[in-house]
Amino acid sequence: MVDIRSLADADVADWARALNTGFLRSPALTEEQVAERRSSIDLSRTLGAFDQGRCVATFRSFAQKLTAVGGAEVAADAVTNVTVSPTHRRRGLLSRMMAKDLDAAKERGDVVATLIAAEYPIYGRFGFGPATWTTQWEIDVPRAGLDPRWSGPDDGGRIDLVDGADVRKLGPDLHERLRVGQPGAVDRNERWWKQNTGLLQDQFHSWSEPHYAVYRAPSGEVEGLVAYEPVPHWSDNKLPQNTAKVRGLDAVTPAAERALWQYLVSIDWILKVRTGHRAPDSLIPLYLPDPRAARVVTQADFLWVRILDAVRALETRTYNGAGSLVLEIRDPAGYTGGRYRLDAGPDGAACVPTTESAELSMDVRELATLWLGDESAVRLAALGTVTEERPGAAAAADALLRTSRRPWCPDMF
Ligand SMILES: CC(=O)SCCNC(=O)CCNC(=O)[C@H](O)C(C)(C)COP(=O)(O)OP(=O)(O)OC[C@H]1O[C@@H](n2cnc3c(N)ncnc32)[C@H](O)[C@@H]1OP(=O)(O)O
Repeated sequence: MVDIRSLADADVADWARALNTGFLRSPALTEEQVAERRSSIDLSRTLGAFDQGRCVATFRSFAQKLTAVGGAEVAADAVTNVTVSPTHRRRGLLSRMMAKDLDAAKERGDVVATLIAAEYPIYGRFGFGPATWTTQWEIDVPRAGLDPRWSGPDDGGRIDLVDGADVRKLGPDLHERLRVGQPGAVDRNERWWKQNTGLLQDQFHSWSEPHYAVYRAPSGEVEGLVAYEPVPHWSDNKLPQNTAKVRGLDAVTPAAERALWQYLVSIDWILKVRTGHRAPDSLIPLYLPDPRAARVVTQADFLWVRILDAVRALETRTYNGAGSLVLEIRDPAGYTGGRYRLDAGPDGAACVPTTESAELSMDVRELATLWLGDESAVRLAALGTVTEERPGAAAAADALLRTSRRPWCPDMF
């Protein structure tokens, strides 16, 4: 029997080797790399599967804050580093590790679990549903039609270049402002800022210092930050054909967002801008006089959510107007199934178990997909994954749950 347990210090090297094996990276690790890994994980929330003393599967979770619709946050169990060695696949190891971790999360009182799925088909069976999507565009700069004489924002604000040390000072406060206003966003810790400014490097990602620029509002306050990497290329006849790859752009006002994208498509020698993963309803194409110059190159599910406590999840978010809904939630794993009456109004929402007839019934997966406001119950009813027990209930659910802007998670984890 393969033993699944949390790690002791002495297991970390073996666990890290198994993690690399599962992610098809070199299994060789130096002592420094193992020590670095040790410093970044909570052993009590790091699981390994051991067969004859050798680690053959990995799983880790950590505490995360996830922004719900309306700006309140819920406690999330963030799942990452999931691998099963190719010698041990499809024997139920992931299922066992997931059950152990979700049991502990439920016990702790976490409202949801979250993850970024490597492949779409893996996590639905564990009650996770895709809750945010992501889009990447490639902008053909010469076709965009922007005035080539542009030289900075015309709203009294300015763009300034800054360095990594400035980013570590300015970035965390800016990101906190972004996070509380962006349903689907998650918190970043100090380690995130060190890793994303080159102060902490690992063996897998080669680091080169990007260019950083900030947008300052007319008041002088920093309202946006972009990190971008120019990829050099010149044609045979000496025409510049460089690409700017955006590593991240955090903006807390529409003015900052517009000014930073305009800046990126105005840099001399840059013919293409790769936007990185943005909200699927980003205004990027519409900033351009010719929106067709922005071509979608990636469109995919991003943050997956597993609701562990339907009552707290539904009471934490806000709703459009007032209304009520009786939901039947199926949860074969037993964490949060049941029938609930949701009463939502301008002063908050109450969600209580009920014996009234259900109006809409669904698996807990679909609840996750609807909860952050991105998906439509009418669409899921047409798909057959949500059942209308009362005609019109799906449209009523949409009127309450959907949001005018789509949720978005800017970060991989
Ligand atoms: C949050 C993250 O870390 S995402 C990274 C996930 N890791 C990877 O993709 C690395 C490469 N893949 C792997 O390591 C493994 O294949 C894993 C972790 C995805 C799956 O581990 P396993 O131990 O094989 O899964 P397990 O045996 O518990 O499978 C449970 C069920 O899911 C199915 N399943 C598992 N993986 C997949 C997959 N990639 N695609 C489709 N179905 C899958 C199994 O067939 C099984 O179905 P069944 O219950 O109908 O029999």
